[in-house]
Amino acid sequence: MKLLVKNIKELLQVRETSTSFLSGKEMAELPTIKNAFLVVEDEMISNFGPMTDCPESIDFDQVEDASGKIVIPTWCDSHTHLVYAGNREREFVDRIHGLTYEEIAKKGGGILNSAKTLQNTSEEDLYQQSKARLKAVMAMGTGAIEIKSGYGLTLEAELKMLRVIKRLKEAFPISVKATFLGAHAVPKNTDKETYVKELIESWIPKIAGENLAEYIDVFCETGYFSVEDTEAILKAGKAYGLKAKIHVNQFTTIGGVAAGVKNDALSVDHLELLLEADIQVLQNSRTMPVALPGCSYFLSIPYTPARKIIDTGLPLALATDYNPGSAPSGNMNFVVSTACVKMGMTPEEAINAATINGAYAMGLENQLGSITKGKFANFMITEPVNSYSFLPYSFGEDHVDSVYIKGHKIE
Ligand SMILES: N=CN[C@@H](CCC(=O)O)C(=O)O
Ligand SMILES: [Zn+2]
Repeated sequence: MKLLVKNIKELLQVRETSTSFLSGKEMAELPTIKNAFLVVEDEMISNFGPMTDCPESIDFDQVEDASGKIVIPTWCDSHTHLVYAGNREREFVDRIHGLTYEEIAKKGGGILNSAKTLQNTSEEDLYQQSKARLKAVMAMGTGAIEIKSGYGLTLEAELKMLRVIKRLKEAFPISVKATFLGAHAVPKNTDKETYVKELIESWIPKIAGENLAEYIDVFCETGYFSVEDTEAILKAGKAYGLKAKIHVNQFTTIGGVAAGVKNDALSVDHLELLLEADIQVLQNSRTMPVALPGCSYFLSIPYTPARKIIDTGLPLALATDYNPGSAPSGNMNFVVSTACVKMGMTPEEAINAATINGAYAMGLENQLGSITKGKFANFMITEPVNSYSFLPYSFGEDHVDSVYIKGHKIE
């Protein structure tokens, strides 16, 4: 199948050669071509350039006219908990009445509440609920997604979640990466040391053995898992080929960033709090800091200090954290906009963070995240807009007209 998209008002994130990720000042540059064309052959980007070099339409099976519209690589959402059962709007109302996220969790709400619901939900029902969410985020421009387990908290329920992620991966054309997050919370009436031992000795070998995850995650946080627990779990995961992507510095700074970097984490995520020492360990590492502004927005907690991160020369990725407790939205357009409005990122930085850097944060930088020959043809065409800055400017709206995954328009 040969597809030509022509008369594109502006083609964004055009990179001749593939870059792994962008750091510091590089993030301010978003290469584009005005009045451009894009060619897709057999699921891949095979050519692009200015309209003056556009090939003849007659040579193509399908031709799209993108006059007045912008073309962007699809969003790469590198941190989600999209597979979950039910919702937690009661806790949302409790927070409005004054309870904190931590207080709700202490009362048995929070992650344990979602785990209870998920344990009592059939695999088929969980799949249907998750499938609807995945379809919805794809329609908003997400073309690659990482999904975590961690609402099971029994081996059986964790396996159920991971099998649902596997089914989504098989049923949908977008790239889906699975992360095992058994260490999301300590289950009720369980001693933490016993639980961590079980994760290490039994669950990790089983999950890796069945090829149900590529990454391993730990909620490294006061009241959840310590740095010592985190390191032990990451080392066990590594022995089974699971690379680390971890939750750190959401509410307290206990040394999770250093633990992640020390254990070659692909990403350290949240970072609503960030110490000078954390910035220092991230320098000269290959670990991607990931900000989750939807969570800061929803829980009214600090935003990840993006300016500090970028201005010290580090890279930054943006993701949704889509989950029922702290970020019940998988809308990457909102995330990009909020990063501009609340974190002082420029549209160029935010788009880079949500495309190429997001792709890196899930090991997809060679396949996705930029308009580069040989990458998958995952892109979205906007509605007619004046400029790409209009996208984050018009917060709460998305101006995605159509989404193409591997060159095919999704319905
Ligand atoms: N912080 C840990 N996990 C999720 C929220 C979990 C929940 O509240 O259900 C997060 O990334 O924010
Ligand atoms: Zn999360």
